This record gives sequence, C-alpha cells and structure tokens, in this order.
Amino acid sequence: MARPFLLISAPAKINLYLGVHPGKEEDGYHRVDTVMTTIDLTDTVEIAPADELFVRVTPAQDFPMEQNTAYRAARAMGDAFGRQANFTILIDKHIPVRAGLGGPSTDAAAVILGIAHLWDLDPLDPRIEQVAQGIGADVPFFLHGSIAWLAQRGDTLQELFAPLTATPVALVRPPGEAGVTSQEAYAAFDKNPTAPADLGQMLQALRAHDEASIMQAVANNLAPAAAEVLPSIAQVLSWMRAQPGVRAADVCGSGSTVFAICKTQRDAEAMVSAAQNEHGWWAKVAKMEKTGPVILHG
Ligand SMILES: C[C@](O)(CO)[C@H](O)COP(=O)(O)OP(=O)(O)OC[C@H]1O[C@@H](n2ccc(N)nc2=O)[C@H](O)[C@@H]1O
Ligand SMILES: Nc1ncnc2c1ncn2[C@@H]1O[C@H](COP(=O)(O)OP(=O)(O)OP(=O)(O)O)[C@@H](O)[C@H]1O
Repeated sequence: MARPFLLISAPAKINLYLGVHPGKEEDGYHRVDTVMTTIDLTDTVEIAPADELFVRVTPAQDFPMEQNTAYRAARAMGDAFGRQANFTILIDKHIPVRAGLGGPSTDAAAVILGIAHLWDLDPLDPRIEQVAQGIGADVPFFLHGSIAWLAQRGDTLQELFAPLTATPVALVRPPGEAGVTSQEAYAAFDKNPTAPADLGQMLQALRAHDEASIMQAVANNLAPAAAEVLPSIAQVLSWMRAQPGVRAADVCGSGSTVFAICKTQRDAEAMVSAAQNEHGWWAKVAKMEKTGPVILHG
C-alpha cells in the first residue's frame, strides 16, 4: 500500500494594515495591530510519515535544517501533543524570503495544520494556536486566513472578514538581494517610532465590505523603518503609487516587497512588466485568496 502523504499549498500574505505601537514590551516584541490577507503566491509543502524528522527545501537554503520554521513547527507539535513528529517534509519555495510576504510563517502553519490532520487532532485544540504563536508572530494568521485582524504581537486573532477574493495585486521587490528581516525593520522603528494610522477606519470598512474605504485605509507605519534599512523600498513605493490603475500601495509588513492593489488584472500585469523590463526588478502578479494553507492531496 502506498504511504500516506499530504500536499499542502501554503500562501503568502500582504498586510493591508500594519500599526506598530511605539515601545518594546519586556519580551522584546512590539504591540501590533495588523490586517492581513493571503494571496495566490504559494510554497508547496509535502508531509509524509518517516522514521525521523527531516526537512528539505528546494531551492536549497543556506541555513541549518533545525532553524527552518517547518522543522521547529513539527518539533513543537511533537512536544505539545507528547508524540514523535517523525515526518519527511519537502518544501518547494516560491515565496521570496526577507520579503515581508510571510514565507517562513506560512510554511510553519502548513506543517502545523498538516500534522494536526495526520494525527486527527481537534482543529479547535488550543495547543495548536499556542504552537503557532511559539514559532513566530505571523504564524497564527495562516491558521485562519483569509482576511483577519490580529493584535498583541500580531499573533492573536481578533476578527475574520469576508475575503476580497481575486482582487488583483502587483508585487515588486526592490533591488537588494538581502531584503529586510523583521528584526531589522523593528530595530529601525525603535530609533524613530511613529504612531499607527487609524485602525477603526480599516475595521469599519472591512465590516461593511466597502472596498473603496478599505483601499483608503491601507497603511503601514513600519514602512519608513523598512525603507531606512533598504532605501530602494521608498523609490519603488513612490513609483508604484504613480502607476495607472492603482487603488492603494504599501510595503508588505517589514518589507522588502511593495504591493499595489490594482483596479484590473491588466493594470497589475502592465505594472509588473514595466517593473521587470524598465527597471529589472523582481515583480509578480498575484490575486487575493479566500483561505490560508489548503490540503491539495491526502
Ligand atoms: C512585520 C510582520 O510580518 C507583520 O505581519 C510581523 O510583525 C513580523 O512577524 P514575524 O517575522 O513572524 O516575527 P517573529 O519571527 O516572531 O519575530 C522576529 C523579530 O521581529 C520583531 N518583532 C516581531 C513582531 C512583533 N510584534 N514585534 C517585534 O518586535 C522582534 O525583534 C522579533 O525578534
Ligand atoms: N521555511 C523557511 N523558508 C524560508 N526561510 C526560512 C524558513 N525557516 C526559517 N527561515 C529563515 O528566515 C529568514 C527570513 O526571516 P524573516 O522573518 O525576515 O522572513 P520574511 O520572508 O520577511 O517573512 P515575514 O514576512 O514573516 O517577516 C530566512 O533568511 C531564513 O534564514
């Protein structure tokens, strides 16, 4: 009999709203309100029972397997449920890293959901959420998708909203291979902290499913800090905001990717072509998704 395995599609995210509150807590984290949506740029995660835990990433990564969020998530699931998390986990990476797109976090969430499925766990078991929070601030969001408001460290679900499924988005990654890590962006923020934009306006717009008002409420007060770490972010952001058919544009989380929500798919495609051909930037068309990680097989 063929061995059981799961194939999971793990989507990236963009932050429609990110409000970082000035000042660090004792644990080194900032209080954050964020509204994120998943998009159809995905990693693929395959999970199969094995004799020991092993994670392989394609293309190969330059850091030890034990530091992979997928590995840490599997170990933490084993610890939380008192079981051996012996799985072979294969990750096909398409989501760029240090890009603010939540790649490491969605991989971890896919592993958590996959193991919960293979172990037939109650999806509402609070230990699942706790494992996710222990891996990273963005991980719990991916357990819920598609559009959610999270508070505390940005890791605590407050409210889910109707998705903006298939809304076209252009993603552009400014030059600078190293990108920006979350840690670097938050450290830059601390040197010059600013107040968050009005969260109430975004929540009201989401509750009313009023797209025009959602676009007006798009904001990220971590963006200037990300641009301080990688100045080309500011250049790309102002270029994107000036392109035709843009409804809103901002930095994805801690950067370095910049997103633009476009009126039409054609506007997004035109912007991506111009970014690639006129500037040589990494760019991609995407659409907003209606779920978090999805089991494709198994
Ligand atoms: C920028 C965002 O992506 C917005 O969604 C998140 O706030 C960051 O999420 P993440 O990368 O999953 O964050 P983690 O891996 O938990 O933390 C990385 C580092 O970011 C900083 N960090 C993160 C979240 C938060 N609320 N306050 C912080 O100060 C801390 O220095 C932390 O050591
Ligand atoms: N599954 C994974 N995929 C990619 N990178 C990973 C993974 N697990 C750990 N990493 C490490 O995470 C680093 C990127 O972390 P960082 O939090 O800055 O990511 P990010 O892509 O900007 O995502 P986020 O939007 O959640 O901040 C990589 O350089 C790598 O060392």
